[in-house]
Amino acid sequence: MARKKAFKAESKRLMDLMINSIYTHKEIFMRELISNASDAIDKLYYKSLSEKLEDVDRGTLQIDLTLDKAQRTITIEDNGIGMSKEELEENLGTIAKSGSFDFKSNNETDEDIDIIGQFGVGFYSAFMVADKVEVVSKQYGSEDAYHWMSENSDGYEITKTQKDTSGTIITLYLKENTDDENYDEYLESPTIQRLVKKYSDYIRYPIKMDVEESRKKEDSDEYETVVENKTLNSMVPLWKRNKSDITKEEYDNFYMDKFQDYNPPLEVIHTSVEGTVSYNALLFIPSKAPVNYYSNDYEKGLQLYSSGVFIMDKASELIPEHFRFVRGLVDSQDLSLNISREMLQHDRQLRAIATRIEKKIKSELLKLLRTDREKYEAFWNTFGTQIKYGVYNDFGANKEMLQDLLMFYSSKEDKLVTLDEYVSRMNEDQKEIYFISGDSVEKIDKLPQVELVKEKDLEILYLTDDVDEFALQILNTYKEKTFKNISQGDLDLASDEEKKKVEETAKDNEDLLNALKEALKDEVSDVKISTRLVSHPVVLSAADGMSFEMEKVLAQMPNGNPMGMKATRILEINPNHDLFKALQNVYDKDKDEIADYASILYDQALLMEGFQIEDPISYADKIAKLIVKANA
Ligand SMILES: Nc1ncnc2c1ncn2[C@@H]1O[C@H](COP(=O)(O)OP(=O)(O)OP(=O)(O)O)[C@@H](O)[C@H]1O
Repeated sequence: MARKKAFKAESKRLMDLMINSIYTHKEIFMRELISNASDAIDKLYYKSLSEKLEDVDRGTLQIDLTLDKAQRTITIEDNGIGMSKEELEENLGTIAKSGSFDFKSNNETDEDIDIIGQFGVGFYSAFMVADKVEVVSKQYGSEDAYHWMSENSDGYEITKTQKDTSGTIITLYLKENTDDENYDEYLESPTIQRLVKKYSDYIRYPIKMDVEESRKKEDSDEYETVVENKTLNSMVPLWKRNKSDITKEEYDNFYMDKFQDYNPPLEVIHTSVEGTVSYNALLFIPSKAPVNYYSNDYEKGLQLYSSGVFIMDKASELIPEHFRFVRGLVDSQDLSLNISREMLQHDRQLRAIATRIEKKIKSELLKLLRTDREKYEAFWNTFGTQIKYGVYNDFGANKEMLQDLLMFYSSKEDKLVTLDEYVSRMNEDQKEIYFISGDSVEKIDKLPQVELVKEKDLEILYLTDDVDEFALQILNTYKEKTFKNISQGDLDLASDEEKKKVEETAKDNEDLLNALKEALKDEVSDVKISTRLVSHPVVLSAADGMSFEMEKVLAQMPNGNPMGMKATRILEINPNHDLFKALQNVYDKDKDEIADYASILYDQALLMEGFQIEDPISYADKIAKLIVKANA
């Protein structure tokens, strides 16, 4: 007797979720199991072609469904590659081979819908409708067959068994009906026929089932019931069908099934190319980023088919890094069946396809931007960061390809805008594209630097992503306009008259400014009269070169900022603010006091910039001292 084995902890949790699922789309178990069966047949067929196996006949590869009302079972049988004992154990006793299923970080949420949606639970979905599942499998080329069985998620058993041919038979013992759930419906032939049509119509092997039909007897008016072994699916791959005949629901179901996403795709790109290299491609832009998208676990790539024969999953050469979120497949008659992963990189045809696919994705995204702004913004909010990294990476090698896809928040429009929109609105004498960075749009909008530029009716791009400034720096120019950080360097927005006035003020207050400079000599490179401020008393600006935002991003890097690179700090004082007069008074009365004021103002400017202050206690003490003095 086989020893009962426990499921791995995560698998057990998932199984419990499945068994107790209130998930409304329980019927998807059918598409999951059929999809596994089809994958297993794909694997065998591919092996037979690449290894020239004589005993595999394409014509006999199929999936058989059997319904048994008396036993309350559904059986799904395939004559694919089958599983060895180890594979049964590995594949059905464990989930998360990909590592994407991190229960530790997700065990606070008991929203099974999310879990089912996020992880594409495959085989385990059987437990949504069945409380006992049996799998009998024989691996192609092996003499031995094995029986796997699990009841109520209470571990599983594997025993040796007999099976003539290679492949897998999965038997589901349906749960008892409840007040809310009628599991018997899955024993009804019309239900299963409907589910196959709905979810698995494109599967390229026949899905067969005995179907009872009422037929008129020959030479008589009487009817008789006959049983016919019918193929339930049309078997035409979706990507080979005419675009105009395919419904949104068909695309959605296909995507959700094949790419294990609970959400329908945001956009479908279906293209067929004839010429020096011919191919069909069916590409999807997901509406949500997969949970592991920004981790090393996420593998980019498209499925590759050669004349309808599945060759490999996730051929990464077909998709550039900046579009790594795109899922889908490519089917080409110009590719050799024997193409290996190693050869992919060097295959000329494949490279030609990849180049065209990249262009196609870009043009479809631009089209979306033109025709459905809301959808494009949804895309941008999900994958915009990826595009911005794309601009920045490889020293800007792809910046031209990607620059028109970029969006940033606009101070003027209160929404995301493209660089092209910004530039087309610039007035003639505006030479630069203004931007400023910060944690959020709301915070940026309150920054002192923003006020004057807005008052001059100039548009500012608000950058909130770490990568933003780096991307703009690499971009350098857009339509011959350079980018200008409004909290950095000289803004050059003042009139000659204003400039003259500032020069005079600086001259008249030379001693005061020098005293402030002396007090802050270890912190700032300069203290100067500002031309950048309207209603705020002080601001910290950076000299040209590294900005504050870049300094902050560098400091967050895993290896920190070993060179200690910092933006050059300049403290700017608003000459039109009462504070300036107060400083003049303090300086006139008691020159020694100015150092404390300088330090407070510098700390305040740091806080506004989002920096930590070095000695908060001393800062607080100095403020307290001032309050006491003012009220003494
Ligand atoms: N009918 C089958 N024949 C052969 N192997 C199978 C069969 N069903 C499942 N397997 C194996 O078990 C593994 C796990 O299946 P499961 O459906 O849980 O996940 P998956 O198919 O890998 O991922 P997903 O369903 O998320 O695509 C499969 O990868 C496959 O190797």
